[in-house]
Amino acid sequence: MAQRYYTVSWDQLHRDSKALAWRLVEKGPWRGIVAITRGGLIPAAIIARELDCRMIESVSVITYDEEKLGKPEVAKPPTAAGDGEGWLVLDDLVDTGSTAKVVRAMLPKAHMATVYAKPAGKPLVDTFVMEVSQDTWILFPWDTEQQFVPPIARSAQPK
Ligand SMILES: O=P(O)(O)OC[C@H]1O[C@H](OP(=O)(O)OP(=O)(O)O)[C@H](O)[C@@H]1O
Ligand code: HPA
Ligand SMILES: [Mg+2]
Repeated sequence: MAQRYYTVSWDQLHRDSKALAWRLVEKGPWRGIVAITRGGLIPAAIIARELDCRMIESVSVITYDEEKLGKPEVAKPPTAAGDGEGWLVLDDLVDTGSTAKVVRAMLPKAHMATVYAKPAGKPLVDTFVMEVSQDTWILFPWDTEQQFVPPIARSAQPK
């Protein structure tokens, strides 16, 4: 289990994805976007809108079962992006870098970008917006829901 959690709301994800789009627009033009599903699909939709890009390809890599890291499995390779030249690869985050490594091997000339990055995976991406510590688990809005929490006074440890 992670040491701490960092909750990202839909609003924040939209804002951070737009911040990534501002960085990427300067580095284009792009032939198209390759979204790493599933987590990369939502930032990819937001960024595709901002970059006015309608050529969207996907690659599916399964690396985690909830918070448990496994061996990356390519469930669907990209078919339209060649060696990646001129293509932008997008994911929600890079953590250990295992997913990014597998995708880089398939699309060696692509530009890889994520919204969030942890220190171990940071060297594997070309552009990102926000760094969080390695022991932080990012809680994305599609993985969470709002719920009641008891008042602090009831859950605090007695002195
Ligand atoms: O840098 P890494 O340690 O490889 O971790 C990052 C990857 O893990 C998550 O995907 P996940 O395997 O959970 O699949 P999903 O996107 O379909 O939920 C996340 O969306 C990234 O793709
Ligand atoms: O911090 C994370 N949050 C959500 N999914 C993830 N997959 C790898 N690391 C993370
Ligand atoms: Mg993913």
